[in-house]
Amino acid sequence: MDEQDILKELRKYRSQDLKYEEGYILGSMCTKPHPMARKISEMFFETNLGDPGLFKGTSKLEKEVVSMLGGILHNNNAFGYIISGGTEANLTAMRAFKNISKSKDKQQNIIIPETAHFSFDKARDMMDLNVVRPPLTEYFTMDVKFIRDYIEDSKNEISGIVGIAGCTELGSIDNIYELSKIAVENDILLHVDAAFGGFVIPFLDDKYKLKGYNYDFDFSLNGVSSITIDPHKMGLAPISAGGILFKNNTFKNYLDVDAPYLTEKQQATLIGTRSGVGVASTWGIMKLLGIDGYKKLVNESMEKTMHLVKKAREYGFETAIDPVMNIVALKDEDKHDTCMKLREENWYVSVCRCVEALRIVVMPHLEIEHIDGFLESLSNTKKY
Ligand SMILES: CC1=C(O)/C(=C\N=C/Cc2ccc(O)cc2)C(COP(=O)(O)O)=CN1
Repeated sequence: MDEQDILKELRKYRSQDLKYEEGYILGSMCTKPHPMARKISEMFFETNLGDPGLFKGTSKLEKEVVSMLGGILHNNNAFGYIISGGTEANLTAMRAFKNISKSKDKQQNIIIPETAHFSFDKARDMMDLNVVRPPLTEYFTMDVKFIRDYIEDSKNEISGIVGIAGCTELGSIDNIYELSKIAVENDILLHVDAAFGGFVIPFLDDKYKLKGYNYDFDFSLNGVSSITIDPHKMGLAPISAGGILFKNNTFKNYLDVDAPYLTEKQQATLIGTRSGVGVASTWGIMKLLGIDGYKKLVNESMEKTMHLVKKAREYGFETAIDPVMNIVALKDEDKHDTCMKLREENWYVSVCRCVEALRIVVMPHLEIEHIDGFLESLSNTKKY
């Protein structure tokens, strides 16, 4: 086969993929990347941040992106990496937690909510973490009183807590403000998984914020040690672009391993060879959109979210919780059956694990007509 034949063959495979703009992808936390990313991908496609001494410009971009994200998260001293995704970011945070706990002869006992992404199950397996799961409130957030009492009981030694700022299933936000106070009072590391919420909460208009719900989640809270924030979700960067930020660069000591044959003598990231496309795309898209651009994106998504909820209620459906961000859980006792029926009409929603509900993530690729078409199909699945 020559190149033309190969490209022709590849088009056949690609044609079998769903396209975001068709509006059938309702359960994804990724979306169509900003079009500028094509040109940036072309420019940076051969770069390798695994050997940063060879790609000094791309390596500078990574440091600038970390600083830009640190600015959004109220920390001008932030240290970290733009890596393969939220999974690698969470694994990295848990690796730092394990190494820090060991250096202090502390047990690796860590509080992680039931609502946490399954990347923490991988972390538990890989790093032998002893995980404590607190009860959840009616808002699917961790019971802070339980945590405080548990930690104050001297027979329990907890050295870390994970809080979620925009959980995968429902978008709920743990009470990071209270967790931060507990972390400071007890010298405990607090990792915040804002893989999805990190590019939503900072840009969310007050009018979409629920009364009595605390949206504080970032380094403005003294007890926060690290944050996962993924550009390849609501940041519009192409895959792969996850982010792990630490409070400062002292955490690097707990991640570095000797890398004798590289241009730099140590390497901290889990993945060795890694493209600079995600870094450069994130840098470019953040510069292009700016704070106002992300505010527009998030609040347009929230408008569509409110439309979905209003229209769903007109059809007689109810939400499991009031949307905290652009994620909607529609109560459905037959969620798996409904999901399959919708799949027959090419609608790709997902189901919640922690509640009997369908899960819709209102990403920028969804338009009002897609939402209306989906709800009509959903209503029809309930008619017979
Ligand atoms: C709070 C949190 C998450 O919601 C999350 C992923 N979430 C959703 C990943 C996803 C993306 C597209 C899609 O079609 C389906 C699923 C991860 C892992 O992020 P990842 O490794 O980049 O997938 C961590 N934390």
